[in-house]
Amino acid sequence: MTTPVLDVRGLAFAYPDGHQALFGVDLHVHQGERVALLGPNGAGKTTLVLHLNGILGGGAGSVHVSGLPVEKKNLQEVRRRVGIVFQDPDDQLFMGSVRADVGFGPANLGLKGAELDRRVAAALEQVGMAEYADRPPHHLSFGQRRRVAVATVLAMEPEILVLDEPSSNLDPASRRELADILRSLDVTVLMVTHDLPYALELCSRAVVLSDGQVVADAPTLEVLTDDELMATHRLELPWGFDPRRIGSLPR
Ligand SMILES: Nc1ncnc2c1ncn2[C@@H]1O[C@H](COP(=O)(O)OP(=O)(O)OP(=O)(O)O)[C@@H](O)[C@H]1O
Repeated sequence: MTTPVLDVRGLAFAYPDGHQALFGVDLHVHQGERVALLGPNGAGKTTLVLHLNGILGGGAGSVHVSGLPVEKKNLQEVRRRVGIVFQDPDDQLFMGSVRADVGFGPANLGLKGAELDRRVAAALEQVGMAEYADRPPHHLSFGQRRRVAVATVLAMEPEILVLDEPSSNLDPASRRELADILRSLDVTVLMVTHDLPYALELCSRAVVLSDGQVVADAPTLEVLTDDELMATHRLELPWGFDPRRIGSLPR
């Protein structure tokens, strides 16, 4: 098999106050996969994600991105390869225009002129926001800002797109439109979510983290229909939602 785009081995981490958040996590994601990272509040999902581009580090185990170890000397390249879209788009948008925000990362990599313009235009096109390029981000709706936040990451042409709660605070139409966008992208995706129908709709595989450990790694439909696993790890489907009904639809 090919080298995983994301290869996490034996990752353990305690915060400075001594709280052990991860206990030997293994996670392998291959090119083109869309994987959901599920788990109850406090499971360690954010802690794991923050290790993927070196925001957190220093614990035991390793993280490699397309073979490159996540460590201090590689951080610039790691952060190009791993694009994280945080839950709050306002953490990612701080320039005066959408164009400037989307171009910020590539410009920092030294791109300019036609190549920079091409990156920005392509990323905005991918998220359906091309016509908003000259608007100030703070004049956009929350759903539009989330799409621009995705574009800021896509403009870096990452190898893996990591999304933290991508469907949170979106109305049903925006939620569906973002799903269509994510499906249309030719990029490997790791999606942290409590929105289990969204995970089923978009990700063929789900990894469940609980108390800092991987407790399941299986097809999403299999995870969502394992009643004992779901109950043990506080995973609940919306009332009346039957995963078997949509579980076999093409993704
Ligand atoms: N800065 C910190 N210092 C100490 N402990 C922390 C810190 N940040 C998180 N933790 C603890 O680490 C554990 C894992 O937290 P984390 O935020 O990774 O969980 P999560 O799965 O992302 O949760 P949620 O679904 O609520 O976002 C929790 O017990 C949390 O209280």
